[in-house]
Amino acid sequence: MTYPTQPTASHFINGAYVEDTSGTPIPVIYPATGEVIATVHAATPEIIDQALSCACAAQAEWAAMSGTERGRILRRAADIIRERNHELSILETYDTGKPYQETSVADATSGADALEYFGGMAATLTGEHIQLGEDWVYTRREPLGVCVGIGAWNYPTQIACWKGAPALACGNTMVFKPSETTPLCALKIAEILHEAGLPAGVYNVIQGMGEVGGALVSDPRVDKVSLTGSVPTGRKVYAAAAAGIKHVTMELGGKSPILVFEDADIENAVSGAILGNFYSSGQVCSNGTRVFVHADIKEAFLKRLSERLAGAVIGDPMQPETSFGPMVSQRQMDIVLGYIEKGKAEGARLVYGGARVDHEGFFLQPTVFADVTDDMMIAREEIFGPVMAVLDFTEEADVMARANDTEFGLAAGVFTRDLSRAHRVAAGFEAGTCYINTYNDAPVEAPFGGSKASGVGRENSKAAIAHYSQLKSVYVRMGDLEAPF
Ligand SMILES: NC(=O)c1ccc[n+]([C@@H]2O[C@H](COP(=O)([O-])OP(=O)(O)OC[C@H]3O[C@@H](n4cnc5c(N)ncnc54)[C@H](O)[C@@H]3O)[C@@H](O)[C@H]2O)c1
Ligand SMILES: O=CCc1c[nH]cn1
Repeated sequence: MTYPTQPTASHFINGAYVEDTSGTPIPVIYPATGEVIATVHAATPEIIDQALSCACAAQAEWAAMSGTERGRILRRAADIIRERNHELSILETYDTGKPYQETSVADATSGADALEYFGGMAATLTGEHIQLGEDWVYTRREPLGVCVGIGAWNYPTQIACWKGAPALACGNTMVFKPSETTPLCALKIAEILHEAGLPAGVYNVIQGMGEVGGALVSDPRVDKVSLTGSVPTGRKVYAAAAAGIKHVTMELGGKSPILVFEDADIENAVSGAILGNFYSSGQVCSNGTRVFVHADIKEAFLKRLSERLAGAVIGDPMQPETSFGPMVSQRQMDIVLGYIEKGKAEGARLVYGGARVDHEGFFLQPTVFADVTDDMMIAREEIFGPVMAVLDFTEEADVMARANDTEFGLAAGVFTRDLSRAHRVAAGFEAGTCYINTYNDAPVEAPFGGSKASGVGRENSKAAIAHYSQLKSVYVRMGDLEAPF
């Protein structure tokens, strides 16, 4: 079968596709079949230099445009993305294996939301006036300069837009490096931005593995680095950025808790646990993979969860009825299978799934372990796959301490009908993104990001502006200036 997925070229630089086949070939594999559907080439040092030079050259003129003009271009790109949602969603499905049922509502649309939101905000970015007697200070909100975005493979379109939209709204330029596992979608975003009127060089995409990311992060022309990736990569990128005193946003991994109290609506709690463990086949950073269920309702919860999981439609991601797709790669599938074996060996009770699906491609069953204890590896490490660990509890104070006993702090959720308890628990969570009687919503209007090892900074919302701009204070004296001598 021939797939309509081979991009015009590997990179998009200075408003045009650019190829350099001397870079290492990167095969793009469709996770549902294991077939190679495209090949791109990693950026060579010359390509990296070209992308950064163009981003540098374009920045001053882009920043000099009014916010209204910049915003209009971003909003036009959002409109084009929405018009092309179908084809962009198909491409996202080819890139990641996620079912079209998901990609058609959660990926290009989420990217369009970001471009629309920050496009609308661009004209509102102002400083302030601070009166000091008859003297005064005013502040200017200025761009940082050249930003580097580095993406993970689970949300290639969304990540390209969540980083690009606020960066560009603030007057920065960007060089974006998608994950080598899902290199296709970001190229389309660059193409659409330019079709919408973006000046050449403002948003560039180059391909490559960690070395290309590393070269971008340590380049002195770069002012800001925004990474979405794992904690180990985050440590390296943060350290390299620190050496150059660069601004950072770190959107990293998690092992988030969901607490289900005895008074919870079980149907809603099961929905939350499904959304927080099996959406995108479990490959969502904020997933609530430690589900603490009150001992009084644990068996009822597990029974209903198993019944609901039996309704998952696993198979061809392009079919509209498919609700559960493959893992992104053979490698990720093998990592997750390793954790499933570890869970069995550690003595957790396998309640559902636990094996590969008999299908071509990288399919795993949605998997649930019960009777998991805090010390088990499946309760401590980020698996990044469809493996839910159910743990028991009886006391609120005890479960809060256990929920927070992790290096991660990305997200956390609570299901209860007692609203005082819900807000007390949310306040006590050591996590950046918390949910009450829901899970994994990520609207552009709300700040998204982690605390502790899960990250630095916030994406989306007004909060992102602070991470893509800097304030300059200008002191103004109205009268004569006295000096001691
Ligand atoms: N917090 C969030 O918003 C968020 C969102 C999605 C995914 N994630 C996390 O991402 C991880 C899964 O994605 P992944 O496997 O692609 O992550 P990863 O850390 O392996 O790679 C992320 C990106 O970093 C690049 N990279 C690797 N080494 C680098 C280096 N030394 N310097 C610069 N760049 C380098 C990779 O090429 C890739 O583009 C999970 O931990 C998940 O939780 C977090
Ligand atoms: O993968 C992390 C980002 C995210 C969370 N929900 C939707 N996208």
